[in-house]
Amino acid sequence: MLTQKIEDQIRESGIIAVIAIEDAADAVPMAQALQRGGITAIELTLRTPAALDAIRAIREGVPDILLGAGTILTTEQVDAALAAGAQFGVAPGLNSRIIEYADKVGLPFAPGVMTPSDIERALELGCKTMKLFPSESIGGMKTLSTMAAPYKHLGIGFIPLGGLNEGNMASYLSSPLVAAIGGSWLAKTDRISAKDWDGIEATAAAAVKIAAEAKA
Ligand SMILES: O=C[C@H](O)COP(=O)(O)O
Ligand SMILES: CC(=O)C(=O)O
Repeated sequence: MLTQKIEDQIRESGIIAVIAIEDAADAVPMAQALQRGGITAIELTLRTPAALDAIRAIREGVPDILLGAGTILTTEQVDAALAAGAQFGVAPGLNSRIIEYADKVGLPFAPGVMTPSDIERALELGCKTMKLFPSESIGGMKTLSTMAAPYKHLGIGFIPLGGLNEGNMASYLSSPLVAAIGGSWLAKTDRISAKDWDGIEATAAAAVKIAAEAKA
């Protein structure tokens, strides 16, 4: 489960940039570009061999950005993410072994859900903040509103991810059910590899502007 502090920081950020990175040397300039654009939270996915080194580099070089590890699929990855300095962890799905292990070793963690049964399992395991994945494919905010209605009184929050972009993010952020949204469009892997820092900064700034308007 997430700690209250991390949950608050995620809510405050509103947007989590989801990153898959090929070269750890690009991690700090990428995080700085996002930060210049106003992004305050990153999820670095453990999908590439460079991911753990990238987490270490960002924690050292850009310590004031909230940094999570994504695509945590094994308990070994929980340990590795924590050792690299990740402040929280997430996954596309719900694995009770990983939730319990993350709690045991002290990694604030949010599992992924996409059905009412998943939500109930997450609640049973103490997780009130959950990823919603793959959000747009399952009907986006319309599906989330209907699906979350029976659990709203329990104070749950979602981080929708999967298919989000500048065009649909406002529909999510105007809902109190949504703690923050996540997306890879903010810093695509090929743009990072091309070192398009100005482009990443501009995309981040555009998203931050939309988020501010949606929450106003
Ligand atoms: O697998 C999930 C992606 O990393 C995040 O979704 P997205 O690429 O649609 O933003
Ligand atoms: C999709 C997602 O939430 C993850 O890879 O962690």
